[in-house]
Amino acid sequence: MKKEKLRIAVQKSGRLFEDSLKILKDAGISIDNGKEQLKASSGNFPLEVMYLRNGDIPQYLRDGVVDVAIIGENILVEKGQDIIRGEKLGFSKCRVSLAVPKTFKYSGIKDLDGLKIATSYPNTLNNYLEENGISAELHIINGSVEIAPNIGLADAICDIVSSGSTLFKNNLKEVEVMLKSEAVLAISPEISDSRKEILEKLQFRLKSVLNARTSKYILLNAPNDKLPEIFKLLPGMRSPTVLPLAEEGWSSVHTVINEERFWEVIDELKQNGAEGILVAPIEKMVI
Ligand SMILES: Nc1ncnc2c1ncn2[C@@H]1O[C@H](COP(=O)(O)OP(=O)(O)OP(=O)(O)O)[C@@H](O)[C@H]1O
Ligand SMILES: O=P(O)(O)OC[C@H]1O[C@H](OP(=O)(O)OP(=O)(O)O)[C@H](O)[C@@H]1O
Ligand SMILES: [Mg+2]
Repeated sequence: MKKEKLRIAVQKSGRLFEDSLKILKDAGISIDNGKEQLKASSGNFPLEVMYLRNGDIPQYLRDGVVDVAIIGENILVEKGQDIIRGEKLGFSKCRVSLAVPKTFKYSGIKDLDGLKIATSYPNTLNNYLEENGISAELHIINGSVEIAPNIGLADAICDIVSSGSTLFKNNLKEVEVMLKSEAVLAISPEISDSRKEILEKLQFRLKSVLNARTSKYILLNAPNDKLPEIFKLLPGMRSPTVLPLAEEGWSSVHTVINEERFWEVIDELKQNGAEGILVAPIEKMVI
């Protein structure tokens, strides 16, 4: 009998492509062929990769042609409300926002009532406008949305914003954040039970990678009488490991900490006598 494989859709080219393959690679899954082939298999995990357009992926998931996908959350909100949302994957972070020309005296969403708005996200925008009791005329375009106000096509736009530099270059300002998005694992409602088992293995691996990416292994030296204060600042996986140093009255403390938390407590650690602080990356973290 042919061994069953989980079919995963990955964006063929574009902003999600590299990070999607990287997270699979970090999860120990090697993919044999280049993307020229549109379909590739893993040699060490029961996975078949299909390279598709991001915007087409919700339909493939809905039809059960693929079991799972790595896709921008914004696309699921726009055209995949029936698709199951899995783990957030921590990359391709952006927002879907409303923007108006810099010269527009914007005081609130009511100012958009009756105006023309250009967008590639008509469903998301319509829902947002409806929730806010606004009616506007939508111009649906697939790309270069930010140019619309400058060529007289629209009064405002609704599109993806990340650094804001595209808005800036087009003399626009962001006035409302409609949703925040990042790459997510999306799961077909049609997935079979046997493929679900493979999916669970994939999710376990992805979680280990994601935990490791946001955590750091830290080592520091501290005088023994300061250890209780230092432990309070360091919520480790269970509790810190403490080893005596050759120098009497001093210990080496090892623990795992969320990177953001580390930067928050670094000054306090030093004030409490911590010295020789080392921060090391973690490759995988199973919890
Ligand atoms: N400037 C950005 N910064 C961060 N993430 C972004 C940015 N632009 C888009 N994204 C995210 O990456 C996803 C893919 O964007 P990209 O522009 O590569 O493809 P696309 O043109 O929307 O789709 P398709 O694959 O159908 O051509 C978007 O759905 C969004 O989630
Ligand atoms: O705030 P910024 O960092 O400038 O990013 C926002 C821009 O990035 C995306 O376009 P992309 O470059 O993906 O081009 P596309 O429209 O061809 O997909 C998006 O549609 C915005 O235009
Ligand atoms: Mg784009």
